[in-house]
Amino acid sequence: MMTVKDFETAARRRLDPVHADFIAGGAADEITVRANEEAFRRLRLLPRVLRGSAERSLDITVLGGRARTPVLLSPTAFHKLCDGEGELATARAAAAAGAIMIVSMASTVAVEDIAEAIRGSGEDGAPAPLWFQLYLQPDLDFTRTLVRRATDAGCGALVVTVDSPVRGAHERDLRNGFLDLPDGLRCAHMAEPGEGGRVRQIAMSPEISWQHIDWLRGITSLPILLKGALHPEDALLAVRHGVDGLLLSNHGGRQLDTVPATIELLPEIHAAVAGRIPIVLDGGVRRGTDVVKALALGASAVGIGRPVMWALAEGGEKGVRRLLELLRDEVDQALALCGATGVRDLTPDLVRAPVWPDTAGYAVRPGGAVS
Ligand SMILES: Cc1cc2nc3c(=O)[nH]c(=O)nc-3n(C[C@H](O)[C@H](O)[C@H](O)COP(=O)(O)O)c2cc1C
Ligand SMILES: CCCCC(=O)C(=O)O
Repeated sequence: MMTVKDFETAARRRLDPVHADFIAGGAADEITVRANEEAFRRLRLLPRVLRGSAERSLDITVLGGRARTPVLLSPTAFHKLCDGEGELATARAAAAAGAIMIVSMASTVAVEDIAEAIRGSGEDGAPAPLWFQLYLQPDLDFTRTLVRRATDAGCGALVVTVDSPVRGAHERDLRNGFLDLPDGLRCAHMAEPGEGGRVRQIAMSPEISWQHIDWLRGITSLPILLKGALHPEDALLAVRHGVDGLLLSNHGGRQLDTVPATIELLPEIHAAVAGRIPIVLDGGVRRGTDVVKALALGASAVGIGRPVMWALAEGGEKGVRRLLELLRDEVDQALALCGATGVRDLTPDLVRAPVWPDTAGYAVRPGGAVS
């Protein structure tokens, strides 16, 4: 396994085709799924020379959480579709790499068990933080219980997904009849206590509003990241509502189809928040050069979604370890070739964007933001 692409190919061979489609698929025509990757490919890096160093630091600190890599694991549902150990395997691999893992609310292992699996496993005894992803439920008492569970398990931040007032049109799943988890698997956080207890459905609730963010702000002192706000006005509202960070994400193209690639939105969102809160970006990150482009354009870290599922399907914990290692190596090499001593040296002038609509030519101007 030399590249993320290798994992994608291997996973497709190993997985039930219905599950492979669930992972790879997106909403409707999957225009945004493709746009995420294509937008990275269109950007060009313009390196500096004669100013590098023998050792490069990939360490980051974001929202008080320290990590040994700027690549974090975005929340993805149902890891047991890919590996018998599910999220336990993923978490061990993330901890070994010093990578932040965001546990999905739709995880097939409970956050308490995930936290337990990595306790004391980091190099310095403290693994990189776990964060917890939340779909705010109209049942606020239930939501409060989940927040308490994540907090008690030691999660370092809450990631609130706000791009899902309803579910995206996953047409592959509809055609395949993939509407439920296979027998024996369940969303661990949605099960009532006790054997054979009722398992709630995760509600996608169009009535969720900024008031709910205020409510959440009032019941927790954990940092809150908003995941899925794309409009610069919403980024500003997030700051005003006391949100601590943004996860700039279009859900990997799984919610509203035809929204822009996240990397294309980053300069605008970065300008809107003006350094007041950190921005993590996900969507289409497949290469170390993608990571470097996002960091140069203002992201504090980047998330990967599908690649983790593919690596888990290919080789369980070992697969995810290998995935994180190869991305780390690619980032490190790209840093060296850009003349950077660490992620802090990455600045917007290292990125060149095509001049739209003339995609044949590339503008040579500083800080070539995507226009
Ligand atoms: C199979 C799958 C399941 C996902 N589950 C969740 C989820 O439970 N919660 C959430 O906020 N986002 C979820 N996402 C979106 C990811 O967090 C992330 O935004 C996206 O996968 C990033 O794009 P990438 O797959 O191109 O890296 C899921 C994505 C995939 C592919
Ligand atoms: C209720 C599960 C949501 C999973 C998800 O967010 C996705 O498949 O994109």
